Amino acid sequence: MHDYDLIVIGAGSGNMLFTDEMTRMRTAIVEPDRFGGTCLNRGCIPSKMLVVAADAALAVEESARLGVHARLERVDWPAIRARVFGRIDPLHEQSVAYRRASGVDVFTEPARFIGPRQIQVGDRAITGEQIVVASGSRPAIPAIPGLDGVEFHTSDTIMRIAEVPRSMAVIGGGFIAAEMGHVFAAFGSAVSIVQRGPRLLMAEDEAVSQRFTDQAARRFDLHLDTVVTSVERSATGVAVTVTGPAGPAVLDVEVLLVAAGRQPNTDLLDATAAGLALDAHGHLVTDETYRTNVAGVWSLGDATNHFQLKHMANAEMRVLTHNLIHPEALRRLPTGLAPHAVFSHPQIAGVGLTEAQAVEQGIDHVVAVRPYSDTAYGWALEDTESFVKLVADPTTRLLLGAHIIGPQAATLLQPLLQGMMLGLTVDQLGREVLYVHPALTEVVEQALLEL
Ligand SMILES: Cc1cc2nc3c(=O)[nH]c(=O)nc-3n(C[C@H](O)[C@H](O)[C@H](O)COP(=O)(O)OP(=O)(O)OC[C@H]3O[C@@H](n4cnc5c(N)ncnc54)[C@H](O)[C@@H]3O)c2cc1C
Ligand SMILES: NC(=O)c1ccc[n+]([C@@H]2O[C@H](COP(=O)([O-])OP(=O)(O)OC[C@H]3O[C@@H](n4cnc5c(N)ncnc54)[C@H](O)[C@@H]3O)[C@@H](O)[C@H]2O)c1
Repeated sequence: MHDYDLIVIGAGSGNMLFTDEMTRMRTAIVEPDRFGGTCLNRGCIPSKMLVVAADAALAVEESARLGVHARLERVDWPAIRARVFGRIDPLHEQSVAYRRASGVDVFTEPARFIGPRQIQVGDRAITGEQIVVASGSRPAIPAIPGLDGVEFHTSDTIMRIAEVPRSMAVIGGGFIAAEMGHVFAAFGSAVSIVQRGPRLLMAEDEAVSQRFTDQAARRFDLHLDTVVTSVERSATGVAVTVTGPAGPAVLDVEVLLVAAGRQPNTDLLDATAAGLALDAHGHLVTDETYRTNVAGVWSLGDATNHFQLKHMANAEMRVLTHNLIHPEALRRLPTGLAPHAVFSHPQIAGVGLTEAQAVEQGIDHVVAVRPYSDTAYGWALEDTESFVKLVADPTTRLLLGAHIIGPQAATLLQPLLQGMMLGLTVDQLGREVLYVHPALTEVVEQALLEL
């Protein structure tokens, strides 16, 4: 007899697994940190709350092109920070109290496996009929000489910083560099970004990545094809020595932000003690129903997938909730499509194949690119740089990929994503659907009609 019917390790997306159907089950959740996990406490939510404030600050500067002349008077960082975390921080205690009240045992020390369905939590060894590993991921820290001797930030800490620094260097050119670079530049920091590749956001369609990089070069001190060779303390804060096409250089900044990807927390779990299979990056290997190779052990979210996106973790959580209670009728996620959005300035959103991937994979395809400036709302915005790019199969007329850079990109992606997930052709999406005039969605309609 196991101690519990269900043990969940990690109270990020894992905390949402419990349903009314489980009230008769003996359940426990293990979370040594704050309930809500990365997304709520140090990820999606605080970062987007900051991005909205940054967008507002930038809009003041950018409104001159519309004939509105305004000046940014002051950015009240303590007030912005208090607004964000004043809303988020109380939720931890409330969530713990709610779980306990609903009959779930809450353990507040880290879990580690000591057997296939057995974990050690503090001085207790407990067993579960079923165990879900939802232990997420943490910032990966690259091996850079001197890094352990200086004070540096990751996304875990940068959003709670005491004041907006005069200068900041970011190592990495991905999601976090794009979003946090935007936030701190909008609030007045001089931001340098050091990216080892030739463009920022290299995983995007090349045209999107290039356009973003061109725009970023006007806001940031951009170091492309550049590596950080060492860091050391300086009178300013941190001296970051880099080597790039122009030779070596030193960026002397107040604050260093390391944003070089994330690694799953499975190494802290002693997953091998349970016999759990890990892939080369340390993600737990599961099948499409989120079963691991060990009977009764499941996994979801950043611990197991490479998407590292909250809506994917949420979707997996919904499937897994069903599978835990209905082992006789296991569900899978309905599609392999994983949309994403980067909430920078400009915004980016994408799903499916890039043009380069279609070429590499030898997939017959057609491409349409439509600038925002071809639409009435694009005129209103005085936009000259944003666009929608679609990749489609010329035979089936189905969309293979959609890539957008510009205002409201994440929202504009949604009708395309819906079409892809529901198996609609570009003709159905473009010709059989009405688009409100003169909304920005007309750029989506026009791109579809071009295919
Ligand atoms: C700055 C930032 C911004 C982001 N913005 C977005 C966004 O806009 N949109 C989006 O889709 N995604 C975004 N993400 C990604 C998103 O936050 C993650 O994909 C998501 O939080 C993953 O959820 P999870 O439940 O798998 O893991 P987590 O939310 O990380 O939860 C895992 C939990 O497990 C706990 N844990 C770890 N080890 C143990 C252990 N040994 N025992 C018990 N518990 C343990 C952790 O303390 C944590 O609370 C962002 C991430 C970051 C860092
Ligand atoms: N809007 C969103 O959905 C959102 C926002 C922020 C973060 N996230 C999630 O969090 C993850 C982490 O974000 P991120 O920006 O840290 O990672 P990322 O994977 O987006 O980008 C990592 C960057 O670090 C660089 N890099 C990797 N190793 C390096 C090294 N050793 N030295 C120098 N540079 C190195 C890479 O070239 C890349 O530019 C993202 O992959 C994403 O899944 C999502």
